[in-house]
Amino acid sequence: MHIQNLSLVNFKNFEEAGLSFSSNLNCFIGNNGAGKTNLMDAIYYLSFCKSFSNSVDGLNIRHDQDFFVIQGKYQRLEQEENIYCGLKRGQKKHFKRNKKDYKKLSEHIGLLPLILITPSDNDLIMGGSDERRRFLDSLISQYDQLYLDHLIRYNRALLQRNKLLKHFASERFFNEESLGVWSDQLVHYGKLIHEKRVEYLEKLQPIFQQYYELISSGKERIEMMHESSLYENDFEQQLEQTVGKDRMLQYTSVGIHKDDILFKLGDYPIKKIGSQGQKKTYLVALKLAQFDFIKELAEMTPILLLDDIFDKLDKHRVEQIVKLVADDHFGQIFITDTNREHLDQMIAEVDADFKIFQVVDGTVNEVKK
Ligand SMILES: Nc1ncnc2c1ncn2[C@@H]1O[C@H](COP(=O)(O)OP(=O)(O)OP(=O)(O)O)[C@@H](O)[C@H]1O
Repeated sequence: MHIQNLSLVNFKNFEEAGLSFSSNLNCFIGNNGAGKTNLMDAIYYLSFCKSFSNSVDGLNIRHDQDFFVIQGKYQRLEQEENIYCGLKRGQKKHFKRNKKDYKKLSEHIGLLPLILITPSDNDLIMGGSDERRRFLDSLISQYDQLYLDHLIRYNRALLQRNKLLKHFASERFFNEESLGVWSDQLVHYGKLIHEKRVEYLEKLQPIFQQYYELISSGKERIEMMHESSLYENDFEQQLEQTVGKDRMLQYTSVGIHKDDILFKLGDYPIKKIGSQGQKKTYLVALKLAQFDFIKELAEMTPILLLDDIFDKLDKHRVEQIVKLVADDHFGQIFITDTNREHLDQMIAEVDADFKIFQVVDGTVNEVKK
């Protein structure tokens, strides 16, 4: 699966752009702030119906303009797919597949699998546990609709239980039975979600370790540990034991909504002791593991976007990544960099078709080979 053409009107700092891509390697080079990441974002938009850098859709419209349009022509399972995304200021965005409007944007997610590696992924390591739960939940729910359904039901029950705890506190009253209705739902869906998280993390771990070993040449030992109170005790009993505490706190203090993934380097959390390059390696390995995962589940090779990937990595690790992604295992790749050095090295490794695009202040042109 790959994108053949991309056209933009008024998207971020691009007034107009029309690009035709290689089905293998595509490189965007240019100075800071030129618009390289914005081009990646446009491709991301066509897969996920949203920007990865800006959750407010309107901010992606070029300043002082009223609308943006992103269009992409794809080759997918031997078929051509034309994807259109248009947004007028103050209105709902329109998403079309082959000129037909989607009823719900969620119907589109998964059609064009894509993995992005970007500097802001660092939040996955340095941010709160919600970042890591979101990573795992989106990984599982992309191809497991039932998991997503259980997650929605769990969160709904959690919201209701917390509301009830607040209500009890404000009314100075307590009814065990009505709280039990929501606790039962938490237990039912929580156990199902826990089983899936365990299963998927077990599958992800060896792939992740293999990638890390390859990039770091086996110099470091790494591990992901799922932290959940559900390993310690029966969930139902835990909820019973914490009723007093929950009443005082006015929220539910145990459950899968408190899960975390401990990212370890040797025996210690990488968050605390890892260097910037080690953290970057960790993230790249994690995302490449996600790539393999989605490739298998979707039975299609996802597009890989590598934004600013070489920053903070030493020469050796850059070389290892270059060798890795040059492999046939990966399909269409987009890469950004401020200089050509890494890209020339990559091109020398890749025995395949490539295109280089020069990005200058919101304009982009293919560099003739
Ligand atoms: N809605 C918008 N309208 C106009 N310009 C915008 C809009 N949103 C972002 N920009 C501009 O886009 C530019 C940033 O582009 P981008 O993040 O793609 O740069 P880059 O080439 O990836 O740079 P770096 O090498 O620093 O990562 C900034 O100059 C920013 O002001």
